[in-house]
Amino acid sequence: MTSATAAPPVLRLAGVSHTYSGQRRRTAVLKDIDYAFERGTFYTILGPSGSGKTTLLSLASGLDTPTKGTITFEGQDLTELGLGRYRNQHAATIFQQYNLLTYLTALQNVTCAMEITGTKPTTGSRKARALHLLEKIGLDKAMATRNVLQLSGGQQQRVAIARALACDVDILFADEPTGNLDEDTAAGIIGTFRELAHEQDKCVVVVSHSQQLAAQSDRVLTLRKGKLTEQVNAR
Ligand SMILES: Nc1ncnc2c1ncn2[C@@H]1O[C@H](COP(=O)(O)OP(=O)(O)OP(=O)(O)O)[C@@H](O)[C@H]1O
Repeated sequence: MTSATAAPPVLRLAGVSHTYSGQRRRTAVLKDIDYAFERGTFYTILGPSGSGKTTLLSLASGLDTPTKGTITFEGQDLTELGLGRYRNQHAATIFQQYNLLTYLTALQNVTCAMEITGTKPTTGSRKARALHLLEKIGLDKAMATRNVLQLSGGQQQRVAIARALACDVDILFADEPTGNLDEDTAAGIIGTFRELAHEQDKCVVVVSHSQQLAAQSDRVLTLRKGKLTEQVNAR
């Protein structure tokens, strides 16, 4: 009988602590966090304002490095893999402030991200794929070809979501992705996250205050006093 070796988790945080150093004081935000994120799973991270959710997301998405501990992607330390390479090839992030390129249209924001990350759709052009994704989340062609500054906050948020979805990555991070959206649009986005996890075997990690979002996810984590704890989602 052969014994199969289990694949490492897609993302693992081991002994991760993070402290911000100001001129007068140091703020210890995360304290010795151990957690393994798996593919095919949709996670929500809840926690009071200021508990460190965005900090955790910025470390896990390779935007910053922890002051202590290690973060690995499929068993490889992010600093060895290269943070830029990790962000380009394996992880996409939907930021709270959208971070769109304000001199471009919605469509160009999406196609530009595909070009930068070298994402080629399996069928059709990048433009066709981008238009399809924008339409899927409720932005028609007229809106897609408008400069993003001529879109509302909620519409800009949807462009940021389409941009992240367009890049075929292993892990999708999102910081309050439904904060500016009406209930129906938010439900559609949550459905897309579930589909990504369950049908495309991606790992989806969302930071939110929304109980609606948490109720739809597979695992709910809570960040409090620097510690991350998990509850199994009872549905
Ligand atoms: N660059 C920084 N320098 C110093 N302190 C920071 C920095 N960024 C965040 N903090 C502090 O770290 C703590 C955690 O902030 P963080 O933004 O991660 O919390 P959060 O849980 O995402 O909050 P919210 O739910 O309000 O968005 C806060 O006390 C914040 O003031």
